Amino acid sequence: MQHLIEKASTLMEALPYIRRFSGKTIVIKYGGHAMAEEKLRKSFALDIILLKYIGINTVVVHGGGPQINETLKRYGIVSEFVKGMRVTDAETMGVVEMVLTGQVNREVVGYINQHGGRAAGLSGKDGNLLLCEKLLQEIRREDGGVEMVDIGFVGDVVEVNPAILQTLEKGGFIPVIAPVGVGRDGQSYNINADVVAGKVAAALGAEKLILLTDVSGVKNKEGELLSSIPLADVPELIDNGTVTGGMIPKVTCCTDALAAGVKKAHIVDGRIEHAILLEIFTNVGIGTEIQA
Ligand SMILES: Nc1ncnc2c1ncn2[C@@H]1O[C@H](COP(=O)(O)OP(=O)(O)O)[C@@H](O)[C@H]1O
Ligand SMILES: CC(=O)N[C@@H](CCC(=O)OP(=O)(O)O)C(=O)O
Repeated sequence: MQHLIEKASTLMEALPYIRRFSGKTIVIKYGGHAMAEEKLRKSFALDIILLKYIGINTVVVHGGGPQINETLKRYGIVSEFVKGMRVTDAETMGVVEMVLTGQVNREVVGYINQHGGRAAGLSGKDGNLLLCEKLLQEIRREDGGVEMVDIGFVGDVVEVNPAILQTLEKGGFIPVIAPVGVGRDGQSYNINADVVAGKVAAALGAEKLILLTDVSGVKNKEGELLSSIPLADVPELIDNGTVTGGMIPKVTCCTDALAAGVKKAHIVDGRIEHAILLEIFTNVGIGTEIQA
């Protein structure tokens, strides 16, 4: 009996959040590391299905960095990263597109549908969802100057055409987006999945952007979790080396999304089962919120 009462009170706690988010859009980025274990894949799929079921327009963007690394290694291709972005030559681009659209996207759609959802996979090429130009990465030199570095076929998203997402939503489908974009000349571009999630959230006027990753959130230099970071503090955290590597595109895409009108942006530990439900429907704050 006590058990049932506890369950009922948990449901009651969720009610105001269900009311608040029903009919609204939530964009969730599912990082390549958060797909590592079967129990996490299952809890992710069930959370996404529940959100859709209660009327939240749920959009998934997936990563796949570790999966790309594994395949590049098999081909004997070495890749490096500049400020969290993979340097992508033509050969690497071929592998990136194959792994993201041909493997990881199919797997994520598979997990959701296998557990009873209706997911439909696409990439930024479908319906020209993510139109790109080549990204030039800004690097600060030791003398304090700034240099723009060409890192290959990495896309700077210049236009988002969300019509295809709206069509899928009308049909009751959950869109699952692979982070590959297209240039006006048809060239494929590799885009960091966090960046895609931020751009899509902004284009859809999302209520929330959630980035699931493999750490508890953004940490300070002492390794302590920062539960909230004011938007204005983000550049300093990058400049002073507190936030490095793959965390840079995460915090910057959150700030860009908030500046573009997304209401809330969170970086959350994808290694916790049902991290999405805990973040959306409970008073327990998990991870880091970047605050507008
Ligand atoms: N200040 C920081 N706080 C937490 N993690 C950080 C920080 N700076 C860099 N990182 C690194 O960023 C990583 C997350 O980025 P990434 O590996 O690209 O994740 P994902 O595959 O989920 O996109 C963490 O595992 C951690 O090594
Ligand atoms: C330009 C760039 O870096 N693209 C990423 C795309 C995949 C990704 O972002 O995957 P995670 O979210 O799992 O890290 C890459 O090539 O790894």
